[in-house]
Amino acid sequence: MNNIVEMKNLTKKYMKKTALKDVNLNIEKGKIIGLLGPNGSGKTTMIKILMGILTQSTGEVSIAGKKPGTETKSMVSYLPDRNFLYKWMKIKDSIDLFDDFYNDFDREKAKKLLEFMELEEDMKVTKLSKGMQEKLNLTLVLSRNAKLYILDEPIAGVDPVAREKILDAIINNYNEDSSMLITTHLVHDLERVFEEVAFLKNGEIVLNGNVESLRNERNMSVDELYREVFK
Ligand SMILES: Nc1ncnc2c1ncn2[C@@H]1O[C@H](COP(=O)(O)OP(=O)(O)OP(=O)(O)O)[C@@H](O)[C@H]1O
Repeated sequence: MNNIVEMKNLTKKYMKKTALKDVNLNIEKGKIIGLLGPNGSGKTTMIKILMGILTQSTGEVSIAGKKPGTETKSMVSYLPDRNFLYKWMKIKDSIDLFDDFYNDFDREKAKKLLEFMELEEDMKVTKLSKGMQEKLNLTLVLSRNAKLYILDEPIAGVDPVAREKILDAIINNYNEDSSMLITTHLVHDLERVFEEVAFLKNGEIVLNGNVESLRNERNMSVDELYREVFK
């Protein structure tokens, strides 16, 4: 199967509010897609449906051919937009936690990523700066051999140097047998990572396509395109 994620006429309503409306979106194996949209456009709702935390109102969604649920949870590696580690932990404890919890966790990969990120196993999680925390979170998430990686605002609040390091880690450690969905408001910074983008506006996909073709067709960067669509 070529698509890891398939969404067909996906709609989600919270009471009267329609958060996702008739979304048709596929993510092919080996692709990194940027899910872009302003506050309240429906990004978190889509992620929660993919994670099996929320159920859609109508339409269909599958991950590697399966409906989101117990089976797909083990295939999805998720980076939340806030820190999720316990205060008492050292970096090595967080590695142990992930290793215990996920069968697909690759300790060797985690070790290499820590080195790349210039993080040491004995550092306490609470003593890490925001950028270092983000690097650790990303190390944990990328060290799993998942089918789908979901990164929610991976570089928010991180300085430009750390940002570049994080982006390099994403590109270099990306597994071609999987797909990756990244949400961000920092379109300009993440542009080089995306192969595809989907623009979400008021719950609807208003633009979706290959970044290279979009750039050539419209003669502008994704960032410029984003500003034009959402101005
Ligand atoms: N539990 C809920 N009950 C009612 N409305 C909700 C609920 N969760 C989200 N919404 C609404 O659904 C819409 C989409 O919200 P969502 O959180 O998916 O947007 P988002 O794109 O992730 O925003 P942000 O960038 O601010 O995180 C918004 O209008 C929001 O107010």
